Amino acid sequence: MAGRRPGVAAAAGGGAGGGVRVQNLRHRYGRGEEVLKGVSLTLEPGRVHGLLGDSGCGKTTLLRVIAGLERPGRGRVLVDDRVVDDGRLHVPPEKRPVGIVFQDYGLFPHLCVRRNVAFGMRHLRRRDRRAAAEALLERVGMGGRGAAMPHTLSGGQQQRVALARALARDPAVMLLDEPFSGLDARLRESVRSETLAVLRAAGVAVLMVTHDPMEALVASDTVSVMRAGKLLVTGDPSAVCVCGTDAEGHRTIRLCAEADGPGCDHAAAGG
Ligand SMILES: Nc1ncnc2c1ncn2[C@@H]1O[C@H](COP(=O)(O)OP(=O)(O)OP(=O)(O)O)[C@@H](O)[C@H]1O
Repeated sequence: MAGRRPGVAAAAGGGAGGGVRVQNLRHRYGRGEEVLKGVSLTLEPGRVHGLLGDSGCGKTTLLRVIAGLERPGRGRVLVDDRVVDDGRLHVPPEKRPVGIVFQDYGLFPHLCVRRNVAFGMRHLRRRDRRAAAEALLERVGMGGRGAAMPHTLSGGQQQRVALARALARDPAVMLLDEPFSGLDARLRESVRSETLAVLRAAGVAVLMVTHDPMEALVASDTVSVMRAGKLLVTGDPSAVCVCGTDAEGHRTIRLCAEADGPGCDHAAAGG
């Protein structure tokens, strides 16, 4: 199914996707320090790429650049096989097939669930939006809840509506910035696996930021670790182990070959 987005296309009228290629990306805010220092990354359709890293290392900035919310100083970004940034060209966010879901979901509090989802459907005729929104809500397990107001929903339900709204634009790419961190542990696992199943089945390329190494390792097809604006390692989760704690007590992860040695407990996600 990778490379195609049949479910989303059926619901919202779109086509096939080619993932993301980020090449030697550099970015700074104003005259500040460089935040991205030559990041290169590939996101494949239908696959989940987990992104780990300390607070402030540049994860959200990378997502914002891919979404078009920041214009990079240098480097190239291709989305769905099309150049969207190359130093001169900058395609604005609303013209990129990119969905983004943040930790706080960002639903419009004054609009019902259906209208929240239909908001991104300007490419459809007005009379078709209601049915398309209902179809997407069905897809994320929120069928029949279109009339509900956001404040009457649980965190997990709001997360699903936020996902449906991001899918309404028929994205080739979905950027998830810690979208599950507001949920309690039990709900978090089920909502995460349902969400990623929907995205994988639809052939969407996913970049998922998380602070939780085990979440990244268990839920991702590929994992990258970022530090101070650079990607340290990128690899298959089965080749990555959780092998200790840093000075602040956070679990640390590395590629297994590098960590092999005394003190490494090889708590690899793949077994
Ligand atoms: N709009 C902005 N203007 C100036 N500096 C910014 C802006 N946004 C982020 N920064 C700085 O850029 C650096 C990277 O921030 P970013 O939000 O990308 O990190 P992060 O890895 O997502 O952090 P966290 O895990 O805490 O969310 C930080 O030093 C931050 O202070």
